[in-house]
Amino acid sequence: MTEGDRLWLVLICLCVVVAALAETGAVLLFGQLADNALQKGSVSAFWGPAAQWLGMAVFGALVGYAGNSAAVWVAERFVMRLRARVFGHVQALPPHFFQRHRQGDLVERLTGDVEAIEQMVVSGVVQTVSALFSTVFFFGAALFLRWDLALATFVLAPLFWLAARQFATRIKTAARQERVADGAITSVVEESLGNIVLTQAYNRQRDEEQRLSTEAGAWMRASVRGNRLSEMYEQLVEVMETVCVLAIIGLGAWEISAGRMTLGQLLSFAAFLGYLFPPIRQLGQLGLVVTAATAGAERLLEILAAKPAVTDPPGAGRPPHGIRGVVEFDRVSFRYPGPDGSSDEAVRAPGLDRAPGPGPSPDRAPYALRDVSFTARPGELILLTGPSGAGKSTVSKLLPRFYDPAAGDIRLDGIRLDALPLEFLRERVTLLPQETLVLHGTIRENIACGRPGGTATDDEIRRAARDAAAHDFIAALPDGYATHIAPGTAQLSGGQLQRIAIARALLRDSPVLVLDEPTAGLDAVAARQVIAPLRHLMHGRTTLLITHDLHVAPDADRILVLDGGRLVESGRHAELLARGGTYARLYGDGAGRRLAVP
Ligand SMILES: Nc1ncnc2c1ncn2[C@@H]1O[C@H](COP(=O)(O)OP(=O)(O)OP(=O)(O)O)[C@@H](O)[C@H]1O
Repeated sequence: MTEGDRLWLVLICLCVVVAALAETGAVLLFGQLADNALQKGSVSAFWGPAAQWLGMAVFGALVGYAGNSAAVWVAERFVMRLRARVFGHVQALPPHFFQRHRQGDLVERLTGDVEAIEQMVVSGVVQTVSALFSTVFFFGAALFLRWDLALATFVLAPLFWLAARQFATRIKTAARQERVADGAITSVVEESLGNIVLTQAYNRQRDEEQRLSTEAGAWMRASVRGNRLSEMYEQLVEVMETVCVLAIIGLGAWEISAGRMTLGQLLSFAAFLGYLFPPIRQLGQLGLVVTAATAGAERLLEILAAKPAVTDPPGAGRPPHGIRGVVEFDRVSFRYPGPDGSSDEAVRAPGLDRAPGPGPSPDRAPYALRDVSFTARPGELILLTGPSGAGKSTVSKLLPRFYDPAAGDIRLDGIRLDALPLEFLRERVTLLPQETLVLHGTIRENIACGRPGGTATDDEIRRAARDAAAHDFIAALPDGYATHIAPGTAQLSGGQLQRIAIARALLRDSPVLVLDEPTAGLDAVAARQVIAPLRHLMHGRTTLLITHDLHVAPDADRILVLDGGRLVESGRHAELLARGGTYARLYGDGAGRRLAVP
């Protein structure tokens, strides 16, 4: 909370206090009016207190309006910042976090759960302060009028608190279940829409409906339970209020008959009670709103508790100029964080676990890389291949520092990656990931985002698209570079999207390039269309090409073969073929020969 926020809160409290005081004054005037004008039947005695009452009411209304408006503004701003903070945190979380959390549930946490908190903050802050002061003032005024009657009434007050307490835990459980079910429903809908082709092709419509209906059933049960509990609480409070009012009227009637109280006093007193109940009820209900919001807050806190796998080095000095792009893997071992999200400390804090010891450990994920060492120099094309699950993509995740190795070092121009500012490193290492990443926007924007800060000119964008062999098909589109594309867009083929991604990478102009299966899922012709511009992209850079498609292998300066996380072979194409090992087997298995058809 900033200094400015605190000032605003003080101002809001001041407004709320003044508004509550004005209301208290108005009720006291009501008693005077009843005794002087109503009981005596005097119209002339009416105008004075009536004008004062009206003045007080208008003043209270204006101050109350100002206070409430300011409070809503402060509260909404708080919620906006909260959402931005959680969203910002999510952006820095490692890839496995997103694989282990259903996307729909994360969406729900950032929307529905934030909304629950919003309700609490917006109504909570103003209402609590207002209810608190109103209770104090009204009770003070009631004490002033008749302290004995006021105390008699307040003996019953703890009953309200007791009732709220009784209900809070159960309502919280129901609220949490509802929030979880909300997340599950969003997930099912999102997954189902994303897989619509699979659903229709395999006639899975009914299974999908069943999945939704199961989650919707859980949501309905939780929602009905929550609402039933709230309603029960409301009704109970109403009955308790009636008991209080009846008790006061009974006591009042007795006091008036004994001549110890005027009718005006009794009316004022009853009015105070009428005014007193809503804030007391609000205070009780606030507990319930807070309870519901806590369920949302806990879910947000779960996200905030997830730690980024890597952080910027503390006090990193000025990054060096002119990175050439020498990449060194020095006895690198790595394993992904365990299934419960519990991370190898070494994964978070690089350099702690210097002893490799990559032996199997029953409660941790197996090592995805073990003792891998190699060096790649500028101008070199290094091809990384191996059977599925060998650890190839893992290498591509370590270079831009999505994770740090558990043991060993990765260096860029001799500097450990964890000693370089993250943003600086990622500007120097361009990753073309396995899945083609498309942003919601025009083709121009999709290419332009390759350049940090989006500073690319139209000419540069076109040149990059030309070099990526994408210009011709883009120009042929009715809207050309202004064509809107989005994730899952059907307008462009896989190969065309891949070439847009290559244009984006070209624009980045970084010394190190990591290409993860750039031709996956493409036929030989489309693959060639992608590879040709890639050669252009590779020129003069350090290029790590991860692929099963071995038809570029003869051009590679070196081929690294991974198997079971270990580097089992390294050398040129002809050398490795002659050796007759894993590489020769992979090449002979057909991938290389099939795709090498000229
Ligand atoms: N997020 C993850 N969490 C846990 N284990 C993972 C994760 N990603 C990959 N792995 C495991 O790490 C090992 C290496 O995976 P990697 O994706 O690097 O293999 P790959 O050689 O690229 O395979 P492919 O050729 O099939 O893409 C595999 O055993 C895989 O199951």
